Amino acid sequence: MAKSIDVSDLDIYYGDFLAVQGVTMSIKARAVTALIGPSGCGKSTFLRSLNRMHEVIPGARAEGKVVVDGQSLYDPSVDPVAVRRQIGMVFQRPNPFPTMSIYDNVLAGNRLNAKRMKKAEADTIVERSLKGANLWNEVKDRLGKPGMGLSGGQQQRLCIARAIAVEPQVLLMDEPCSALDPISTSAVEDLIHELKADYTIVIVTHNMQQAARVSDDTGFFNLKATGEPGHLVEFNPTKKMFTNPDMESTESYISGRFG
Ligand SMILES: Nc1ncnc2c1ncn2[C@@H]1O[C@H](COP(=O)(O)OP(=O)(O)OP(=O)(O)O)[C@@H](O)[C@H]1O
Repeated sequence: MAKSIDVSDLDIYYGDFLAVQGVTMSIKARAVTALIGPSGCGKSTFLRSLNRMHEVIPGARAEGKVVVDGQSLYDPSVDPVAVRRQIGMVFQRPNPFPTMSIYDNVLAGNRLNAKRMKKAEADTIVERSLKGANLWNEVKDRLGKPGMGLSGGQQQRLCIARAIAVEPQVLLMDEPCSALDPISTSAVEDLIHELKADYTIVIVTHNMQQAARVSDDTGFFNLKATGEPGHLVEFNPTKKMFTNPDMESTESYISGRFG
């Protein structure tokens, strides 16, 4: 299931505006890669380019290569909708479908993909995905109740269950804990740790301690100057990044001197 991602010379534009320039990075399968850096340096833009999600914004495009397990995502023959199916995304704010039950929320992606599903098959997917998201025990007796009735942390785990229900190869997470309290954050971090056994995970976070806790590798993005595009300053194993980074600006950022 888990796939590696090789990014080379990726430039990402919004219309004429070059937001991110020249990113080259090898993202390992079955590992967590954290993306850190000051606001506006292009972390979310880069993350969304990994499943062609940024293209939903009119005029947005990418030039360069993103190769997932040998398949080039930006090849003209590749369907961006199929890419988004294989590479799931979890957003900053938990976004369960408000009118759907917990059960139907988990299955929302599967139902888009497959026309008909037998009840037994649907039940199996719901149970497996909620167990995978560490939520099953908390909700198994109220699967028919609205997803919106859960706490923020439970809603975020429900969104993770929805993302893994379609068995994606990669999970992209854009600040998945920023709207959560410390206990829910800790539950989601534990979950990320467990999920990396099966998935390739890329997470954007503003929380340095979180990056240090959950990730194997870290990429530090920055702007050369105001108005300049964001770029990847350093990409290294997280341990090295937080103890002995190669670049002075990484050291300044992680020690809180700017950003
Ligand atoms: N939809 C958009 N249209 C035009 N420009 C955009 C759009 N989204 C982001 N940008 C610009 O692209 C650059 C990178 O933004 P992005 O949101 O990727 O940064 P970020 O590092 O994720 O920031 P933050 O940490 O604040 O979320 C910024 O200059 C931003 O203004």
